[in-house]
Amino acid sequence: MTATLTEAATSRFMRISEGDIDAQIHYNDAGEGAETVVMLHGSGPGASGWANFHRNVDAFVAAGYRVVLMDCLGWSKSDPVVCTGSRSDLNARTLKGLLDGLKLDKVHIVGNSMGGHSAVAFALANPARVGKLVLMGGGTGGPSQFVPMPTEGIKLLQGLYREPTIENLKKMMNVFVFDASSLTEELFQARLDNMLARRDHLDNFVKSLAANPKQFPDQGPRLGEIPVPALVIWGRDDRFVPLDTGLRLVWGMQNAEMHIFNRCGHWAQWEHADKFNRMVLDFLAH
Ligand SMILES: O=C(O)/C=C/C(=O)/C=C/C=C(\O)C(=O)O
Repeated sequence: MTATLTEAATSRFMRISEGDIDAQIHYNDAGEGAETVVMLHGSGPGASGWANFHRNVDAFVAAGYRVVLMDCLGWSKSDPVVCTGSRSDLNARTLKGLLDGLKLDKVHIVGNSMGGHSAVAFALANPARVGKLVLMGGGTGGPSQFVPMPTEGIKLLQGLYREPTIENLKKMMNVFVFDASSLTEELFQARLDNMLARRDHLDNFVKSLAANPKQFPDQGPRLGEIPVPALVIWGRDDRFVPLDTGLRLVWGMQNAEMHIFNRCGHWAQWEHADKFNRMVLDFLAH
């Protein structure tokens, strides 16, 4: 599908006040459907809703959904934050503030990596406000049964936060996706520009990790409280958040199913965008 929407045309800001949060949030808002899909990005340096989901927004809008991409506190054009507690809960509270401001009572949530952790935290805190959940490469922190933690990808991600250079960015992105030849110089440059535009976000992430290395706690013991239909999507070759985390989600939630992409790393919605879009739209519609 040819992309028609642009980041600039869908860019919005909102001041939110939610519990201990009083901050300006950036988000992208596209489409006018009766049902809304919120997409939550991952925690890499330079990530944003648009960077994570630019291959998906058009398909969802064309299918009749309103799509809201929230940039979490500490990323992109949203306000800075040092997070000393659960970042999953912080993002969930931020999302509640944004949805209240937009007067959206109930939404579907698509979460990538940290976005998946945050979607689960939101569903636990606000059960009546979630329609369906789609979780890719995330949903809970906690140990893997098979892979040493932190994983090689997460170590590279943290190294990039500490030393934000093009060399470290390429090292991280090379294990981020299955087929590194799909990454263009243009994509590397856009990501580097995003990162370096907000050095405060990079410094704050490092400070947050020093204050609390477990930014994404294990939500495993509470997964059984989530009754809504959930589609868990993983890359077989994910070197950031291992596949068995996805299996834990399927075992834990009441109504979850899983799809595993062959030849896919940590970015299923980008690496297999067309099939991802068709599969998620079908899941949301039935
Ligand atoms: O540590 C975790 O469990 C989560 C890691 C991430 O959220 C990594 C995400 C990276 C991206 O999605 C990105 O676009 O950089």
